[in-house]
Amino acid sequence: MAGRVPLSSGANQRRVFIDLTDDHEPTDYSSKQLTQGKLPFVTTIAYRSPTVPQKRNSLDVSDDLSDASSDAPRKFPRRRGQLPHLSDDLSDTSSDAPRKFARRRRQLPHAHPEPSTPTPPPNVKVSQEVSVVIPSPTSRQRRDIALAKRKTDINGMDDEIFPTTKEDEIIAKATYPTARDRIDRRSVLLPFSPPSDHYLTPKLKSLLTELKRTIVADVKRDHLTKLSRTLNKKLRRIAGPPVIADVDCPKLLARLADNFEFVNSYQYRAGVEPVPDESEFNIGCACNGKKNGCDPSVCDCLNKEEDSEDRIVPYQISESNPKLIVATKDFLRRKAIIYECNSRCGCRGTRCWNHVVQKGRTVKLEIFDTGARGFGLRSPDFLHRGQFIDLYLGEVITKAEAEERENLTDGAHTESYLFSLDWNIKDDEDEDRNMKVVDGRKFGSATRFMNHSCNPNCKIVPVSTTNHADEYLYNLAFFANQDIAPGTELTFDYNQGEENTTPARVDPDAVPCLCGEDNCRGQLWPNKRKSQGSKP
Ligand SMILES: C[S@@+](CC[C@H](N)C(=O)[O-])C[C@H]1O[C@@H](n2cnc3c(N)ncnc32)[C@H](O)[C@@H]1O
Repeated sequence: MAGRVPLSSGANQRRVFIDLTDDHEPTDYSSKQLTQGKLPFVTTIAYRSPTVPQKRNSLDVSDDLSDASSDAPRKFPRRRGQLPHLSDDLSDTSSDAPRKFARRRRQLPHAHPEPSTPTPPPNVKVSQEVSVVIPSPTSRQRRDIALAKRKTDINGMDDEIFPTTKEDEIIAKATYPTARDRIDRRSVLLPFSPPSDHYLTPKLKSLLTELKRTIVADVKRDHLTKLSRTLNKKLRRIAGPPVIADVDCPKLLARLADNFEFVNSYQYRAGVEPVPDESEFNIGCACNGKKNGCDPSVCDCLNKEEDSEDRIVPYQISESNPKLIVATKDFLRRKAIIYECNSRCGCRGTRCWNHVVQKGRTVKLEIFDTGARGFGLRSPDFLHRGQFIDLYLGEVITKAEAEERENLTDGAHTESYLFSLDWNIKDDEDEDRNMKVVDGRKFGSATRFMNHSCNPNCKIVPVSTTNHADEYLYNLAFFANQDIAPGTELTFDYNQGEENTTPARVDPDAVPCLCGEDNCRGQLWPNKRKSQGSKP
């Protein structure tokens, strides 16, 4: 900063012009004197317009000022918007001087208004007029000035607009605070509490209670409706006559609707590869296919008696319903497998009486809640003795896999849905290598809900239907062991085919049997074994 002084104009009155724009050489007023206010008197301060050329030599200024007191033409005509030295205006002693000054200020919107008209100290005799020109602030200085002004304003008038100094810091830095730790909004509990009883009239209280009851009932009903809808959708996927679930309890409904799928055929899992139906190993009988199908006395599909060439005939026309082919009374007492005729047989076609199981289920079924024994199965239809009911289906897995799955539920008395295909198993080695197991836990048919009884009304029979090629892979078919009235629970013996199933003493670790029959053995399986065999 430099000051430029003086230009005297007469004995009683001196005019001083101070230029702080760095454009001139310093003179006898030092910047210190200026900043310390040691000048005799300062009348005006104005910012220089940015349009003023950065460099002007001292001669120009003095000329300009000296011109002000005379009418001599200006050497340098002013540019548009250029700041005139205010001394020009002040030196103008004519009567319209204030008007001219006002005009100048309007032309200079950036001029700082306050310092331009300081009041002279009262005791100082005006002997000098001083003009000060200082450089226009840079944009950075302008921002600093604005900030400084704001800070003072925080306690004053602009408090509403700039309420905190933090805000100013943000503006100055042009940054925002870094994000705080993320909050999982789902875990934030809403600060909601029901209105206190204290404020409620008895009438309002009872209204609220009623409303709550209605809402709870509605929610429950909605939930039930959804569960039933899901379950019914699953049930509708079952082929054949309807299978329904007569279950109201939401908990039980959820158990039925979740984690279980109804299937219409075996689901083969790793390590189990069925022989294709088209395989050359899949053979049939050489019957001629007379009007009613195979001749039972010669059909090669039928098993022979152990001690003769006589065929074991599994089916006959029902005595109580001539339209129905049923398993014979004699066959149901036997331990035997059924080989039904298939597409490779000479009889060629379903007119043959030896097509029963492969035609599928013909009876309606109903899953219901038995209470202590969990779900059970019944039919709303009358079932004739020997009538085929349904297949036991599920995932077909290896013995090793079955053992792993069984171990997972070991210790807990959870339900077991494992069924061994052990009809043709010769010894332990054969069992380890070839035996398959059907697991109906996650995928299955309605028969996976059939409970055990020590006095059962159904029997499970191994049946080879359309494919005789794989002796280790066959169907598990349930037949009515007697005439069964509609709505009677369908049961079978989980230890069917086992010797000495009546224990001398009930194993305390075994799953207790709750069949309630007079001949109840007290336990479902001998200890540790949780799967059914399929030997009739
Ligand atoms: C194949 S499931 C039968 C359906 C089963 N009740 C359910 O709710 O899914 C076999 C399981 O039913 C139960 N169960 C079957 N018969 C039973 C009986 N007579 N006494 C006690 N529990 C029985 C046992 O828990 C057994 O592991």
